[in-house]
Amino acid sequence: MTTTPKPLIAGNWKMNGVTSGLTALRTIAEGVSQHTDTFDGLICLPATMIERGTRLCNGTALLLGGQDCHFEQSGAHTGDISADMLQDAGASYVILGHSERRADHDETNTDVLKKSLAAYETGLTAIICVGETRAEREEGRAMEIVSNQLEGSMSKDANSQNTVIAYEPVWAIGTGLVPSNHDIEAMHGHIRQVLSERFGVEGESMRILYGGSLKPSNAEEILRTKNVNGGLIGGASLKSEDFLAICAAVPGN
Ligand SMILES: O=C(CO)COP(=O)(O)O
Repeated sequence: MTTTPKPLIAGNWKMNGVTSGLTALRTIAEGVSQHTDTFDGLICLPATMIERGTRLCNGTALLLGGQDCHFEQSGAHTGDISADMLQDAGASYVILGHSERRADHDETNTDVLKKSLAAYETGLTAIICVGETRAEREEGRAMEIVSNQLEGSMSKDANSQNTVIAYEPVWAIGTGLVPSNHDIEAMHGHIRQVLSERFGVEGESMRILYGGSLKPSNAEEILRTKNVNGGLIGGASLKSEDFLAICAAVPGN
């Protein structure tokens, strides 16, 4: 029997948070801890902040994650961070294949798949990001692009416990633009179908997050869209009041 997944409200702090971040993190952790029955709360921190974040959030329900990992657990890879290292610092999730990493570091679907295997080996849950560019949407290829990314970035070992999918249209990230509700529903329905065909019952209960200019003013409508099982939030996750307002918009909260 398929169960509707518990929503996940996840923040991606990207390369931010050093100055005022830890105060905001504690406020977020306390806010999230009041609603553990309706959703899971997660903040994916810069790797250097995870250990301090772990100490600061001790005793709260807030989960912490990283934003990338290497596909190997150790070795001669100057400057890289492994899944084992993230877990050692207190992370339980890792974002993989974010469009900024695909663009800035030429990450391919194969790279993302290999990284997901490292995450699974360590016991981290991978948040695998997919999404089309503006040009691809205008050409009518958004679904085809996302299907290819899912096919190439996900290993056969993915299941509803170790993997979350985040649909983040590249043109909606940091721009204030969001797809229409109709388009979000259509894409999430498409992703659900792809996941169900490949992973069966596991694919039916895998969480699919929406990301891209998600904010308090649009959260309620987006979060109650069919097959939207939470959000991946950039800019608005840096401010505790905005992140908690998005959390408050989770259906049933
Ligand atoms: O990239 C994102 C989350 O991973 C979304 O960023 P924004 O919420 O700032 O648009």
